[in-house]
Amino acid sequence: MTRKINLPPKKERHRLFGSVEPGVKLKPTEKEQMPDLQNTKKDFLFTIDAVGISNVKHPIIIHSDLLPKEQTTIATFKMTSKISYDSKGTNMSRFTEQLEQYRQNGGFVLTLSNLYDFTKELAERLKQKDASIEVTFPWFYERKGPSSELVGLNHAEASISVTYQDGVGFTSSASLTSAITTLCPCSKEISEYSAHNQRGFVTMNVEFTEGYDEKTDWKAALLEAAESNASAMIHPVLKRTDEKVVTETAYENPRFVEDMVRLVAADLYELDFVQAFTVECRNEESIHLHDAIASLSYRKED
Ligand SMILES: Nc1nc2c(ncn2[C@@H]2O[C@H](COP(=O)(O)OP(=O)(O)OP(=O)(O)O)[C@@H](O)[C@H]2O)c(=O)[nH]1
Repeated sequence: MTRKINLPPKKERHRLFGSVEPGVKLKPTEKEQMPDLQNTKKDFLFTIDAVGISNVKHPIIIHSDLLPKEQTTIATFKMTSKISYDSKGTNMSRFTEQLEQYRQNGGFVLTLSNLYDFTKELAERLKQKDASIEVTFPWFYERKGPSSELVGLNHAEASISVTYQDGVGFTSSASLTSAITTLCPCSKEISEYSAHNQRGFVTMNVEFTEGYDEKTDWKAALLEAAESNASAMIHPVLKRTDEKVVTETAYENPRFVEDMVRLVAADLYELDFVQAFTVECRNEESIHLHDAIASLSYRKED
């Protein structure tokens, strides 16, 4: 039998569990009368390269060359600036204060030009000479089965970073991690039948050329670089007719991790808006407990 409970009012319940009445409060409650430790000026020995906030979850609006052309997704923000040796601390509330202003002003639309505005404005708001922002988010795109053409949503992990420096200007870079299928060339070569294959992850970091105007969607271009060089692409919906195509395509296009980073590098080399890049491939090996990895970097001549 369940026990009948004589429930006291909520305030009494809180007291029962340890809440006490407020104590005597002597410190100021007016902002103007509160000490402002952060803005203390003294010799604090070292200049700090980056101080700010990270792991801020916030909705953003993104545009894409692939369907859906516009989407709202949840991003993770990191926002920082330098502070000089003679400043005690930054004004942390101003980072999220600015983010909220962008949200209220039609939403945070993730374009390079918006990020340029945001970082410059942030530096001014913080009364610092620089500011940096890094926005990481899952980007969704439609993917059709190769035979049935049935559509589903895939996603890749995307990230974009901008730094503003007073008197210098902006630097910007982006990265994308795309999942792919790789089929082992060695396994195919030596085995009477079949070949082991696995899910691989290609991560591309690119530095944009000066003047890149986002007419080319960097996300779609990087995704194409990873997927078009893989043994096969990853699909959300596959019927039997599709599965046959994907399996045979993988067998016809065997790839080591080394092959992947070199082939993707060749595509990034051909992209006009990319000044420098790194490519990494990590295969979650299906015949091992460990992963196979490879990476390379390249900077184009100006
Ligand atoms: N600088 C600094 N602030 C911190 C840190 N951790 C938390 N904070 C918080 O940052 C908040 C204060 O933000 P500020 O922007 O300096 O607040 P404020 O001085 O009232 O705001 P302004 O009027 O814009 O100058 C407080 O809630 C602090 O507790 C830290 O490690 N460093």
